[in-house]
Amino acid sequence: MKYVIGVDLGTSAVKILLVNQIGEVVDEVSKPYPLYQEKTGYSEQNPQDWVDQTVEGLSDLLKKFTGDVEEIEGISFSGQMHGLVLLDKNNEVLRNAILWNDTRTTAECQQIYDEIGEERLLAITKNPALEGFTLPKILWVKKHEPKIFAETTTFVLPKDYLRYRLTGNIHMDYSDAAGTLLLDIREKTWSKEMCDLVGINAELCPPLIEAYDEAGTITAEMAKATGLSPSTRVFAGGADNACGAIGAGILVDGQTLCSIGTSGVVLSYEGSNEKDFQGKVHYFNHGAPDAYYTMGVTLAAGYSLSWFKDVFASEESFDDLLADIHTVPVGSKGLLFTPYLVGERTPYADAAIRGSFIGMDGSHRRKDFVRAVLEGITFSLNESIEIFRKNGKQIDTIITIGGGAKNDEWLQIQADIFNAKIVKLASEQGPGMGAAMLAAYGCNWFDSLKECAGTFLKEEKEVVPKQENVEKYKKLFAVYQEIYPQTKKMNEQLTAFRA
Ligand SMILES: Nc1ncnc2c1ncn2[C@@H]1O[C@H](COP(=O)(O)OP(=O)(O)O)[C@@H](O)[C@H]1O
Ligand SMILES: O=C(CO)[C@@H](O)[C@H](O)COP(=O)(O)O
Repeated sequence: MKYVIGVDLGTSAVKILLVNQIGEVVDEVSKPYPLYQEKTGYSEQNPQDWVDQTVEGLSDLLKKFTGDVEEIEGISFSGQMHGLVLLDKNNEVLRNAILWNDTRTTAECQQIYDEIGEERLLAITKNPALEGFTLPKILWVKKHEPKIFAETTTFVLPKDYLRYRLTGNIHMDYSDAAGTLLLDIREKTWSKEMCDLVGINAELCPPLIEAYDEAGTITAEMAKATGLSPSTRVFAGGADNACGAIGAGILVDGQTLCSIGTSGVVLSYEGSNEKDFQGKVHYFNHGAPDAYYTMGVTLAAGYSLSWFKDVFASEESFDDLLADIHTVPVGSKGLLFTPYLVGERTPYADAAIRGSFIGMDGSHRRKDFVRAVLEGITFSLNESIEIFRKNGKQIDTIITIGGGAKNDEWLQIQADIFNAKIVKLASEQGPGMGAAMLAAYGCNWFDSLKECAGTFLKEEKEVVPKQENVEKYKKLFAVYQEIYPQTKKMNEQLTAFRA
């Protein structure tokens, strides 16, 4: 039997899948790492933690592997997007990575609009300037940490750094480069115009390759540390959302994905780069050949639930915390939650907004709060679905992946709020599976990713909306949508009191 490995470098943990030639997940390992939130709006990780935990995870996996290590033919990656990793002339990391959910760069986003103009920015990058994207972070370091910036010779994204440490070669793939705000999305080249206008040396940008291109083999040192063979072929891999789409089979027009990881996204396949959503949703290059995708992003989706668990139930598992939410009625007995714990992206690009519980009552118990959190996250994702529907997309089936797909009641909540059939796949690890598929396709096991999806991906269950719940949620969603405009000003006033 032949195998490939998919490594998903997520925000909460690295998840590693060993997948055989018929797409069965033979083994999986997950290794967590910390998130550093030194101040409000800050979110960083240490790139060395990613490397250490991946090496440990691979080593655990390989120790249990009973086959011949040469049978593991390829490995590829899926990575949390946008995170800035700065490297010096020796490719040493210069500071902690500034992550996708770090919102310190509001002034730099304004600088980009001032220097480039919104129209030109959208024409080149097809995206607005958002705090989470990479370019504003580069400009922040240039302004606030000039010594570090002066030492920088290249920048990469999280999974690119991990791949560099495994192979010794530096690259960035198009699907991840699309989230930097420096890529000309149509031409698939670094935009010299963008670099020049904001005063960034274009030579900082690394060489570009396709997500399924070969990027080298495992170095002797890493082969020894992990147990992998030095002849294992390493493929570039892609942005976690592009990989999530591949791993969920979102490979033709009309297909929609919901992914609830630390962030939450609603993503739609696009066969062309010519549509115009006026920057209301992100528009990025796919990991599949000649394809694109659009998506709306909830910054704190799974993060809202893990925040609640950390604060109020740190000793319990997610399964225990969610055990009795089916006993709470739709609407959590009049309790609404908005998941703006770290600001928001879609539909409100607002770094200052924060979350709320509205409608607390003396009769509410902890389980009511838990259900309200799940409903609030799902309402937020429904805002993205509304944007797509208003732009003419027909969404009647949604493939759902990520940690949020593990709970059956949450699947029903998704079906009822989205008013669509929810499909759960055999593995909810879409990004890791997408990375494994990129390696399988790169190794020429299949002629196309679509053919690979036909063999690798299996539906586990379908959940259909319950009409009675759909009607209740429609009314509650209208109330939910009033919370943002009504709490915006209050949150701006509270900014001064945040640590
Ligand atoms: N058993 C579970 N039931 C419901 N949600 C869960 C469960 N386990 C994890 N989650 C949610 O999934 C999130 C992690 O999802 P994951 O896809 O692994 O994220 P990431 O790729 O960002 O690291 C957690 O923040 C949590 O909210
Ligand atoms: O910023 C985005 C997409 O634009 C996030 O979706 C990140 O890519 C992080 O993903 P997860 O860790 O939640 O999977």
